[in-house]
Amino acid sequence: MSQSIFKLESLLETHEQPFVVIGPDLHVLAVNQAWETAFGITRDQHIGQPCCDHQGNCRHQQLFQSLEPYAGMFEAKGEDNVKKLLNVRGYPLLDADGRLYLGESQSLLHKSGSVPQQAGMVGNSESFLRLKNKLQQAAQMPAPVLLLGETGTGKELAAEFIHRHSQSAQGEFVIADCTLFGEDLFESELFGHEKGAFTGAASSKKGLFELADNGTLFLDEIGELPFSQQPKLLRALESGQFRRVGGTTTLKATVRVVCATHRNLAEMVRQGQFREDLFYRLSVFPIDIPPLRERKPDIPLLVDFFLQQLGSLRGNPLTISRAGLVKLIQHAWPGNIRELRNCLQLACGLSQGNTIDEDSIHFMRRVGDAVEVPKVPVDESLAVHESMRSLTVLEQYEASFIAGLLEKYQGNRKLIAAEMNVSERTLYRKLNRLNLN
Ligand SMILES: Nc1ncnc2c1ncn2[C@@H]1O[C@H](COP(=O)(O)OP(=O)(O)OP(=O)(O)O)[C@@H](O)[C@H]1O
Repeated sequence: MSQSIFKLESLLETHEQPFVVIGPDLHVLAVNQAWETAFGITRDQHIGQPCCDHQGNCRHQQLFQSLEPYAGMFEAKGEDNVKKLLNVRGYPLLDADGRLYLGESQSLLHKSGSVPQQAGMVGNSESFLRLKNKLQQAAQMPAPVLLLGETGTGKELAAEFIHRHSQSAQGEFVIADCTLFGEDLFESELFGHEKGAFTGAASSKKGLFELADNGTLFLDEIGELPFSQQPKLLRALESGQFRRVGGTTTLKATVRVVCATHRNLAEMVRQGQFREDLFYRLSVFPIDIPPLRERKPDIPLLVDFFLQQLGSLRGNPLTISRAGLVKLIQHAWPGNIRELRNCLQLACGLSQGNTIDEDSIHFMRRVGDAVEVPKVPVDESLAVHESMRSLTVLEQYEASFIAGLLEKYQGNRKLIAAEMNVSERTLYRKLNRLNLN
């Protein structure tokens, strides 16, 4: 295994989603701690194993041939040998010597109601307590909830909180990431499909709507849902009825809906980018999640919480110096709680002893803060650009990959979208999300 993979492994630990790195021989080279937790398998057991059950005739092999990133939903087995449904995104990774690897982010699509909540919501500021109160009220009502807030403020955690305090708590909490639904994928992923409905539909499959029956469907990044697909969602929400693609039977599901977005949906409605009827349907109970800079009294508690988690991973308790804590409180946290957690993770890696001092604390700059569009050649994708650090690791890879294409094609979106095998519209959304516009 090359040195670069070791460097990559420590980078992976800053990634909150399960992440796996696969080599060109289609065997697993590295996984992060989030992956071990999600699947209940240790890295020692998994490294060196085949990439998946279909090794050699699979998405991984295809990526090594085409070098094209992919996204979609796939199954994988956990330690209990039970199949789990995953949202995956795969990317080509090149190390400094030009060796090719595959990085795949894998988020579990649903969490069973019987599984205890992994992490509670921490905070005691006035605005946090007001938020918690609103979430509790929302949980008691069947009305759809719209969570509005900047990236990293805890919208997903808030959605899970609503689910666990609602009458649907014993049902599934199903996450539908709308950034993954292109025009083609939406219907079959949300409503399922019958065997033979389209090329590649080898067997029938339940959609996310059906999986969430008697539970909660969390529609994350609802602002990214393609306009053409919005009436289909509206219809299903209004009637609770839907049909699988290629199916003739009308099915019914009782689904509690929570949506989230960092976009200004009302403004999108005004600009004709989001349907007004769907907007009103989804935003019956809108809740603003305040950014971390507006709830600074929560910082010491959050720091304690994350240090406890990091300390138990390292096997010894961690503390922070007073000057270190002051430095954290004074920062503006554009990436919110996610940025705070990543910052502490890096500080913990840089600290010699068990106390984090101010010198080990480094703040990340976002792409949006940089004056220039980052021009990172693809072959330097492991050397993360300074201005990209508060994106997730996965987003950094994606941003550096697309930045390489922007340079190659001098910003011509048609050519870039063609090379990435995505629509120009999808490319546009990605450029916005990664602040590459
Ligand atoms: N109140 C909180 N207490 C503890 N951890 C939190 C809290 N809020 C958020 N986090 C943690 O911060 C990280 C980001 O949270 P989350 O993914 O819910 O944010 P988000 O608003 O959905 O982000 P995005 O819009 O980018 O998807 C997660 O690791 C989450 O566990």
